[in-house]
Amino acid sequence: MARRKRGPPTPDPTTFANQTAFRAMERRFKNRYKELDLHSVFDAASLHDANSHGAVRVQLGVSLQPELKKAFPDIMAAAATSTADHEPDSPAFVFPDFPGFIYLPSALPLALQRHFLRTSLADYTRPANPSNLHAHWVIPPHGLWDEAKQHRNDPELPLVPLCARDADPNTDTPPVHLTPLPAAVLLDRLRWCTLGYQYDWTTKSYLRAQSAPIPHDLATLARCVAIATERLEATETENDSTQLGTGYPGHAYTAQAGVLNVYGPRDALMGHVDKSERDLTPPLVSLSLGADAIYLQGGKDRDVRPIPIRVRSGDLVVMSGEARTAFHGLPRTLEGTYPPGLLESKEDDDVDWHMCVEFMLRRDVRVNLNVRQVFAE
Ligand SMILES: O=C(O)CCC(=O)C(=O)O
Ligand SMILES: [Fe+2]
Repeated sequence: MARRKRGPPTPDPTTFANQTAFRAMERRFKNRYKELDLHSVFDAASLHDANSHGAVRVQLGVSLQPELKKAFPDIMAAAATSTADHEPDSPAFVFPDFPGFIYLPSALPLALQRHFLRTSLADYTRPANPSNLHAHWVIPPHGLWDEAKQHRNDPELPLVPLCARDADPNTDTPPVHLTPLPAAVLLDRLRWCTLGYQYDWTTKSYLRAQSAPIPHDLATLARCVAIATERLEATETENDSTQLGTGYPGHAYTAQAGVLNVYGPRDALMGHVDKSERDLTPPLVSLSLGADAIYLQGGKDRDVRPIPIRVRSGDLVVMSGEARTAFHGLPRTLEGTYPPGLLESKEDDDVDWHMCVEFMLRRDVRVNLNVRQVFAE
């Protein structure tokens, strides 16, 4: 888990003489006063010498697409008939200087991306899963999404004003009615939700006793990815000195905790390490949806110069081995970059999907789902 920081960068008048390589790159991509230079950014859709960062193209030990077809037969059947979709198994990449880090661009077809977008927003945001909004707002028991849906279906319904919580939860003072807001407006301020085992910020550990079950579809996806990345084969170079693949038995992978992150155009997640999970042998699996972003994969400390990667909707990142405790962050979301066809679907009577499209069009967001196994089984 990582502390989340949002908002636009503030110009800093100092020289930054002693800044670390990670911080320097973060600052470079956060800077909105200079034109964004994507030249050195690893971009699977446009690879050239200047941006390759020593990437090695690899083949998955077990093909991902058949695993996804077994796990999500109906959705994948729809994907196969969609003209806007990708062909099976795009290449995956590893980076010899960053062992254990695996990048799978274009891994999920649009139909599965749509499924996870819809499910994330409509289901994972339900009240049992804490969010950044729960700390400050009184959320109705049925959740903000359903509250907004009821109102969307019947605009004549009186708005239930949502109220800011009292600043001090230890007093008996009722919530202060400072800024009553309709649910749809508050939903636009959603920044993260935590799933499964909850994290205690004070002790920096997971609470075994406090867990909502991790959503089944998300756990299934993570297991498919764990199975596909357990072993990898280099397709271009002989690379037998480095262990390729996570080395973790994919069939044993049990998703136990996760985070749904929602980034608006000006949101960033600063460099951090996720190492609170009790067992760090299972890989961490992370899915990008919606807008593109610059993802920085760093090393064991901030002095290691990170690789900037343009992550797109449907891409997967896997962190295992040394990369499981490596610095990473997202200094920049790229506006206006939804893939063509993402928000198009024939599900005319699916209100949740329509709300999802409206949400995505209103905010221009990137959604990230990441999954961890916390304890050894
Ligand atoms: O948004 C992402 O791609 C990664 C998010 C992340 O690193 C985290 O939630 O710990
Ligand atoms: Fe993280």
